[in-house]
Amino acid sequence: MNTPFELSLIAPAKLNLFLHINGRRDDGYHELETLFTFLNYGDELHFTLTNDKNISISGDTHGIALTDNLIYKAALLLQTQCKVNLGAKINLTKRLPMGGGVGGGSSDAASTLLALNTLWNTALTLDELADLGLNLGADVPVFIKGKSAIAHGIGEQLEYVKLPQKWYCVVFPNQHVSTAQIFTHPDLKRDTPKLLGDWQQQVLTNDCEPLVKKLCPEVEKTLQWLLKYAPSKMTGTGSCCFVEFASQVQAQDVLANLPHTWQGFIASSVNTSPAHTELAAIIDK
Ligand SMILES: C[C@@](CO)(OP(=O)(O)O)[C@H](O)COP(=O)(O)OP(=O)(O)OC[C@H]1O[C@@H](n2ccc(N)nc2=O)[C@H](O)[C@@H]1O
Ligand SMILES: Nc1ncnc2c1ncn2[C@@H]1O[C@H](COP(=O)(O)OP(=O)(O)O)[C@@H](O)[C@H]1O
Repeated sequence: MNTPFELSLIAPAKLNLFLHINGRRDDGYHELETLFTFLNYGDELHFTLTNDKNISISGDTHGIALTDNLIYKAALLLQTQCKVNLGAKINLTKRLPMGGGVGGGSSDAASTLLALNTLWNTALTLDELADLGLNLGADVPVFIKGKSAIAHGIGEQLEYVKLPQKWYCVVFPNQHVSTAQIFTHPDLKRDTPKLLGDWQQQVLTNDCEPLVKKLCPEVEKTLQWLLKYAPSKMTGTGSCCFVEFASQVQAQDVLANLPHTWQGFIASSVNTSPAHTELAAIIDK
């Protein structure tokens, strides 16, 4: 492969198909068991190489200051770690709701590390990139590794699983939920025992859901509304809720009836992150 001068990469959404909290560590982080699937829907990032060390972001930055943006933090981390003398112009098309539990910020950070590792020719392995990404967020490693998985630890120890392809209708009830607020709340359930035996034979829930429903009535309403179509669940620490179907038309039908106060999208799940599929196609050229 000739090192490209520019490239585009999706930053896909994730869903937590279940999320158990097993305990709290001394540093405040929580021990989790959670099943991650990737969706073929997400933000779009375009990277152009520059010969100075400047890192800039244009597009849908939604008022996030440059130095707070996880895209910038990821780029700076790789640049510093690998002593890179190049820079990048990065354009963001934001499709994923922020604070929605679909991992947009973490996915943007992961796709930035994956793309710049190629453009800057830093040649870190996925393990090295995942270790680096963990400094930016507990969810970043799963996006770097790019395979559906049950995550253990704080979300960084990954047990890969193959999941059947499904269609999802994901609804954002127009309320942002802060992950930190949920994880510091005294009422959060933190004592679910670790999974024993075959997880596919068990009833699996999201331990954050009861608390978020209490704090955020719109999430409760969304889950209730979705129940008309299929069993509804919340992803991560919310606020997005989803229903699962075997076919696209069923998911499309829910979206078509969505109340105007909420936003939604449909997408199919994939066992390999679409960022990895896109990157492999670029590298193979
Ligand atoms: C809960 C999950 C489930 O996938 O997703 P989201 O709902 O945020 O998308 C993630 O673990 C979120 O990962 P991420 O958003 O990268 O978390 P971080 O930036 O590292 O941490 C945000 C906040 O959550 C807390 N946190 C995060 C992960 C974890 N296992 N235990 C925690 O207590 C941290 O202490 C911090 O206050
Ligand atoms: N590129 C980015 N995209 C989204 N959020 C970002 C980004 N950079 C920083 N953030 C911050 O991270 C917070 C959590 O974002 P996000 O990952 O979308 O939520 P969640 O973890 O609930 O899926 C946002 O509220 C925002 O302040």
